Amino acid sequence: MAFYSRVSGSVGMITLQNPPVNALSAAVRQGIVDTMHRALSEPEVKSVVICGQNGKFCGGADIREFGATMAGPPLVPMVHLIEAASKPVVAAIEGIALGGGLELALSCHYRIAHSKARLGFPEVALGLLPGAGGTQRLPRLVGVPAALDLITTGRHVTAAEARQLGIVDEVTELNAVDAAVKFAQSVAGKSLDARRISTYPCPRPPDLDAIFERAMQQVRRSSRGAIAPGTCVQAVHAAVTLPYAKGMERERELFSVLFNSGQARALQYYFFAQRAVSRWSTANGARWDTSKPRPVRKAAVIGLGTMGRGITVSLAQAGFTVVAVETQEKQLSEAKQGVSGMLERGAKRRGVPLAHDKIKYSCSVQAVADADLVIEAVFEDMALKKTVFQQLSAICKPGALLCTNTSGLDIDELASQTQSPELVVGMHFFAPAHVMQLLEVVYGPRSSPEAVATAMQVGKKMGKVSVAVGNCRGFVGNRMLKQYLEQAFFLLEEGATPEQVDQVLEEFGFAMGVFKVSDLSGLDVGWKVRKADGLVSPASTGTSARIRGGSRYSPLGDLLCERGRFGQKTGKGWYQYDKPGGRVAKVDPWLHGFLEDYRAQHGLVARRIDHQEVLERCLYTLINEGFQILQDGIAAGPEDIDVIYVLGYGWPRHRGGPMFYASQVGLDKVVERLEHYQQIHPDVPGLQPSRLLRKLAAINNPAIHKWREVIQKPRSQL
Ligand SMILES: C[C@H](O)[C@H](C)C(=O)SCCNC(=O)CCNC(=O)[C@H](O)C(C)(C)COP(=O)([O-])OP(=O)([O-])OC[C@H]1O[C@@H](n2cnc3c(N)ncnc32)[C@H](O)[C@@H]1OP(=O)([O-])[O-]
Repeated sequence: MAFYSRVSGSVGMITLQNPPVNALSAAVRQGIVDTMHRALSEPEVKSVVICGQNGKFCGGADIREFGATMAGPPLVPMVHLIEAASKPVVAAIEGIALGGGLELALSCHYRIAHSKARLGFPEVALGLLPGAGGTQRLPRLVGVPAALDLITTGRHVTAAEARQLGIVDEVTELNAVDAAVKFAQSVAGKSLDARRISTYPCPRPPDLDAIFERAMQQVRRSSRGAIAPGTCVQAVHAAVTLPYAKGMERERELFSVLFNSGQARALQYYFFAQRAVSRWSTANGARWDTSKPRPVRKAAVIGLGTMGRGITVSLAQAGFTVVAVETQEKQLSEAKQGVSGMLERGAKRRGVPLAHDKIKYSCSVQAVADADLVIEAVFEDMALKKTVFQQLSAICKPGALLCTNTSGLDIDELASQTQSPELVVGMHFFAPAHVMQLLEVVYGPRSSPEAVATAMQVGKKMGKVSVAVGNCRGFVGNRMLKQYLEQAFFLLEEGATPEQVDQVLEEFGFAMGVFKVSDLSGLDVGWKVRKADGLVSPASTGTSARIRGGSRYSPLGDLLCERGRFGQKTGKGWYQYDKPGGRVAKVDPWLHGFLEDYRAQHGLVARRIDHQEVLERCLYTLINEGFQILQDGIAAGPEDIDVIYVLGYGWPRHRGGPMFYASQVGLDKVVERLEHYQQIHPDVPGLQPSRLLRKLAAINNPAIHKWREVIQKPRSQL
């Protein structure tokens, strides 16, 4: 709702009240309309101030209402009521003015912002566009290029930049509401003709067509199939080419196209999914709201390779005191240089103070004795990690958390090397660790709720989106990836090429296809894991070469590694690069020849494989493993898996995530297609639909937010 009061005798104060971000729910909109009419009707009131409760102006339309039938007064007439007002209306912007919140402010005649406020049009991140006049008013106020930038990127601007752009009239370090009241008194009775933005002519810079052409090219390059950015460009174009009223009609048309699109539903699902994962729970009943984290001031990192350095930087930037340990002198000095460089670049990019003084380097593990939390990031070898955990258990102070950055080894096996297995959890960062937002917090059967809560909180403080997952081979992300990779290899055996498979996945929305990603991360990484799992064998011909444990296996990746083709780092992998470390993938005729020889050797006949088969086999097996993970209780809900895949594996956000995508495709369709391929490939267990998937498909594809009810049923009933 919106609360009305009178201040300083002549100023009507309208306060939005809808915690936590004063979103424009039906009740708030009704409140604004009612209180505006009251302020305009009271003769003593000479001017009006609109502000938000709790130091936040407004977070925009209430996204929770998007799924429901529209109630209450619509937004557009509400902003028109304010702009047309006969008394000056001043927006007092504290905290945030985003989306519909900024549109509300732009309908006011003046805007006063606190210096710490952030303003912006993030609708594009929800698959939408500013639908209450933002695409028509902003270009009139700040010009076309700036409006295109803010609306197509959705980025938040500081109050200082908003002042510079002309969005706000004043920025104050003091209380913005008090400043707005004083300002409102100072403009009472003044003409408002020049303050109604919708009446402004829209600037037409000479190179207008070039500006829009560039903007459209830019969004096509960066949107990877998302439709909202391009539609935003069209809406701003209407502001330049049409009179305001016609432009508003065009904005409304384009808005409803987006609002009813699957992409908007996927992005809004993802908005809430990324917030839901912070309300974590574990398979043995520990929960976010009943588990108290331990205080962590001093952290330590053991092993300063690529991951260790990134983790050290991220901890220091988050304000932790860090002890960084590398037992080899030479590697230690190289690591120091690497970390300093990353800190300097980070400080410059984010305009924050350098955190050099936060880090102490040492060659001795002893140096971590008084750390509250230690993250082991040594070479991905179980024997080596066990030794480190034995050392840490002997050295560290009682109660210190011992964490490992392993990307898939058994957490509980490492915990058994210590005296306090309840204090052992996995903190699986993603490369580069100081950039990637995702953190898998992996709990073992003996990890205590406090240990999980502490790791989750440290992750949040590092600016990570932390997802709590159970201990199993590959955890969630890599376990599902195994199925995806396996199908990609099988498709090559059956006639596809790496570039064909990658093109299908990139058209789906992945930044890079599976084979380009494999070349980037290095084929030898997977090879080492397959060796550790006993999958790599010398036999190169005959059936045994392509069977492991009774199931189909493709040695293609192993054979490339045996030839030293590790990808970008060796200049050759699934593609060729101009030199070792090259980044631009080029189709490699050698690999086509190698695949033909391989098929001939194994009596395989290449066949034409279409787009649909590539997509279904790669994505549906990954999704199926996701259901198996939910069934096993390794992830608590579909949101956990979707956030992991969007933030850690490049799943296109406008597709919501693998589990949301499955709910859009239809679970019965996913089951039917998996069974179709399983009939053709009975020796591929990953094509066997999981019980949970079958169960949900059988009960008419319940909406994704209903899956947890089914998942939480006792396993025997699944
Ligand atoms: C016509 C018009 O043009 C169109 C159509 C629109 O206007 S479309 C809407 C455009 N507006 C947006 O895109 C802004 C979206 N929100 C944010 O970017 C951030 O929330 C934030 C404002 C920068 C605060 O970040 P935070 O980190 O401090 O807290 P939080 O954890 O994120 O959020 C705290 C709690 O508030 C909830 N919440 C935040 N914004 C919300 C919103 N607009 N509607 C409903 N709930 C919202 C959120 O789910 C969480 O709930 P819970 O999990 O606690 O139950």
